[in-house]
Amino acid sequence: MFSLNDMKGQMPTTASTLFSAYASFATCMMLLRSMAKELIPEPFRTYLFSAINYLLTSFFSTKFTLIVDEHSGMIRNQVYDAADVYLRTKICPSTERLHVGKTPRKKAISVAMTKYEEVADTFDNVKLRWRFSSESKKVGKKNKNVEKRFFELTFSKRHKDKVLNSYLPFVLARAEAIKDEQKVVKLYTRHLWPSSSHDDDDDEEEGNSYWGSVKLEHPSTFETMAMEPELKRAIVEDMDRFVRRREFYKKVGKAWKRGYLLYGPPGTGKSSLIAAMANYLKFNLYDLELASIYSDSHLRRVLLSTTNRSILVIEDIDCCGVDARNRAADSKSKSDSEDRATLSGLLNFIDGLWSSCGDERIIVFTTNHRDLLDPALLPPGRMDVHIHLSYCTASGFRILASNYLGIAVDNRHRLCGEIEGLIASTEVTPAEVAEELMKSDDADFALQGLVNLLKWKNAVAERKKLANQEATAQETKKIANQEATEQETKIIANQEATGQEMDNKVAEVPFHLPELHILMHDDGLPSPSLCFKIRLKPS
Ligand SMILES: Nc1ncnc2c1ncn2[C@@H]1O[C@H](COP(=O)(O)OP(=O)(O)OP(=O)(O)O)[C@@H](O)[C@H]1O
Repeated sequence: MFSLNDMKGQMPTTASTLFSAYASFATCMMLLRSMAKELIPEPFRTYLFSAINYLLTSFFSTKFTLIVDEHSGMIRNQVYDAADVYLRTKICPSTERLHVGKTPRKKAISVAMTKYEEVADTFDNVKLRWRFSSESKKVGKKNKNVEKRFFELTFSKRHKDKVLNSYLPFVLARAEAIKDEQKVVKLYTRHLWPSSSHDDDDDEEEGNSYWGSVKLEHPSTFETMAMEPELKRAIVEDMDRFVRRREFYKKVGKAWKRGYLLYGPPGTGKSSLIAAMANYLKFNLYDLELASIYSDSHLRRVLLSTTNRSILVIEDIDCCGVDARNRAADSKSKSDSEDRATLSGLLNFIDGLWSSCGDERIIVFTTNHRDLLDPALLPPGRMDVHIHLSYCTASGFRILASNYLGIAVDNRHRLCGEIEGLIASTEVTPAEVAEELMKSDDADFALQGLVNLLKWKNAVAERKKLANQEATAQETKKIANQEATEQETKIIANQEATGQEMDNKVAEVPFHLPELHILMHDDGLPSPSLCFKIRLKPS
């Protein structure tokens, strides 16, 4: 047992021993250091010291740090995105600096962590510390500065398994739930650097352009869509089946994606239906203009930088700059495919890489002319569902009348019957009907305007039909006349040819033949059958 008195006696001795031990250790280290400096070449020495440093710190440290990069290769890192969403809810009053922002279309002010800012969290009695950081590095031939953003997650070494197996999955799930709660659907489009709109922290970088996002504020829903109720129901059921079939897709070894081809005349609601789908599923929209993509590899990079649970939209596929008809030419002309994105590049991507590296993806193509598309686009597996959006029907009108004028189906306006009758025989798009209904809040006035429009359209269509009929009749007459003229010309040509032939058939009649008779008609003309030349040959 120790007593304080014992210690009192020993203290100076222990302190001096410790001091002399430290002094000799320090001298040794200095000696070793100067020897190393003399004997070991510089690059090797730096490597050696950093290795020793690493061994000492990892041996004595009780902390463990995970680095969560923004990108995993070329794809966005889901853990990073989840942490970004999750940590916004964890920012505490002690935080000293924050990024705040608001764009005109955003309702609320958004906050985000600034560089080197830290956020503390606790999970199942494990204390964790998140730190946001970034470093810039130069890439490409032009040495462009690219900002590499990442989170550092630090915690006690002994909780490594718990953090990896329980905490991070919890963060991922929580972020999904937060996103669903916030119900913000975003519309992403390609922006060129530099862009003033690059203030949204969800923007994603990609080469000389990036996906810039705004909140999708398209009010279209399945309730507001003027479509046949059966068609609506079929689309909603198809999407519901798709999103709940994660396990099914895994089981059958198919990529979890679905393709929709929307086709129909302009103004029939193709874009509105896409917005309704995004609002229903709460999926972000990526609006891709293929004409802005300069090669297949660029297309691949752009598509890889889209996220899961999203809808990729390519509108007017028949006239968007890709060769939608001539697939064979794609492979033949390499220089072509280097200059711009090709249809085959897009299809290969849908079938291959993009399918296998993304989950819950929907791709929507729209076209006004389905017949102009390469048949390769159409088989199931590529475009699973073809949706025809056509002219307004009576049931479509009822939905629009309810949306725009508040006319309930069971409390019909006196003009509704007439309108429905006219609509059945008129090619009028929902867009045209909607525009007419928007002209006034007064139902009488707006519906009368629609009646007038439908009557006018009918009259124009009737006139066009008559003009067409007339044109067809004239064309038929012209063709008949042409045929008759051709026939006549042919007959004359034939007759001439026959005359020529006869010309050549010289009848050599002996001059002395007394039996030669020339048949005469009543009119005194010789019979045409005898109209050949008679050359009299002296016998
Ligand atoms: N089926 C519909 N239901 C409700 N509103 C519609 C419908 N179709 C068109 N509209 C209205 O008309 C406007 C234009 O329609 P939209 O852009 O969706 O048509 P589109 O078929 O995509 O046309 P385009 O081929 O020219 O892109 C919409 O903003 C919407 O107000």
